[in-house]
Order: sequence, then C-alpha cells, then structure tokens
Amino acid sequence: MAAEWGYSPTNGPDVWARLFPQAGGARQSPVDICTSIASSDSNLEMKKLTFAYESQSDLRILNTGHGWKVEAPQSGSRLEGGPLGEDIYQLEQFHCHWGETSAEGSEHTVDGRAYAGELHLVHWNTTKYQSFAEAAQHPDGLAVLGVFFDVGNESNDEIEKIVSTLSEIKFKGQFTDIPDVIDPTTFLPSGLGYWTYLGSLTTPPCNECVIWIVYKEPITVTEEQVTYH
Ligand SMILES: NS(=O)(=O)c1ccc2oc(NC(=O)c3ccccc3)nc2c1
Ligand SMILES: [Zn+2]
Repeated sequence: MAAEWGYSPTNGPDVWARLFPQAGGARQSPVDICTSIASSDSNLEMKKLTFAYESQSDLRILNTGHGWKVEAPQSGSRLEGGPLGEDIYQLEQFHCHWGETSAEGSEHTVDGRAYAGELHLVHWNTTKYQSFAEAAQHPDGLAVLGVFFDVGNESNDEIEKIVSTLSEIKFKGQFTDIPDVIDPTTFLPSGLGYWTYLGSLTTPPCNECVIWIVYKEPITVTEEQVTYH
C-alpha cells in the first residue's frame, strides 16, 4: 500500500520520486518564477488567452487532507488561446494551497517570494482526449490557471462562499455541497498578464502533463480566508 505522501521529511517532495517516478522528471512544478529571465513571447500576445465559465451551485467541496478541492466539471466551459494552441480545455476542478501563516503557502514563488496562498483552476484538453485521466497521461493534457493570494483587509466574496463551508469538512475525506452559486470567472484578477511554462502536477503522481498559466496579479483575501484553523 503506498505510504501517504505529504510534506514531512519522511514523506515530502524529496522522497516522492521513490513512490511516484514522475516526481523525478525534468519538467516538475512548482518552480520559482525568475522575472528577469522570463521572456515575453509576441506569439502569446497575438493569440489572446480566452476563458468562458458557467456559474454553478451545489458544487461538492472535499477536504483532501492537503487543502480543499471543489469538483466543478463544466462541459460548457472553455479555456483556449495563449499557449494552448488550437485546443480547447475544459474546467474539471479548482483547489487551493495555503500555509500556516500568510507569509507562505503558495506553491510557485516569484523571484523567491512566496504568496499567502495559490488557487489552481484545473482544466483538461477536450479537443484531443476523451477523459481527464487520459489527458493526464500526455504533455499537453492539462492546463492549470494559478492565481496568487495576497492578504489584505478586503475579503473575497467568492472565496468566502467556499471557506465558509470548511467547518463542515474538518477531516480528510469529508465533503459537503456549497449552496451558493459559484462563478470561477470571479477568481481571476483584473490584470490578465501571466507567466506560462510546461510543467507538472505539483503533488503526486506529479504527471508531467500541465501547461501552467500563472497570473502576475494576485487577488486579495483576508488572513482568515487563507490560514489553517
Ligand atoms: N496542484 S495541481 O498541480 O493543480 C494538481 C495536482 C494533482 C492533481 O490531481 C488531479 N486530479 C484530478 O483533478 C482528477 C479529476 C477527475 C478524476 C480524477 C482526478 N488534479 C490535480 C491538480
Ligand atoms: Zn494545486
């Protein structure tokens, strides 16, 4: 039985490759985004990244043991353009990484700086593949939008709809439904500049199947919205 992976010295990223060989690969995420060497690609500006999401209610939220995950398969959603070529990617789920304090918690860092947290909107290539599981076996199978969280005085209403349910799912494996209507578009910052690179799932099985799109502008949430209780 595979030991539970986690973030301790005995089951953390340094030993994931023992159980999950892809974790030892050449295009592993997260990475530190060095803004001085990031190059702007005029092609990306020509092919604007576009997205269209549906609003959904009664979405299921799960305590994964490492954070929360909202299952949001949206056959009517579309993410395309930018680094995604001619393929259309569809939203499958979104989840959050955050830490013990607001000084840490994001997975990607920017010039060595961590943010308080990071939201991931996970999409899969429905042009080429028949399922998420199949897409996750290919280098262009998934596209994940990363949005950094900055801690400030304004709470984020959409995030609040999610974190307000966490008291019902205190333990790993527990899930509940979010009664409110959630529109993933509201998670995205107003400034749509982004960094993009070819990487992987940031947690086991660490498949090298992700086209990462990390927005430069963070969104603001309150301390309570991004720290473990
Ligand atoms: N932090 S991450 O890189 O965005 C990341 C890391 C690990 C992941 O495993 C899955 N699996 C599904 O969503 C899934 C969806 C449907 C069926 C089975 C699995 N998504 C992930 C995203
Ligand atoms: Zn993630």
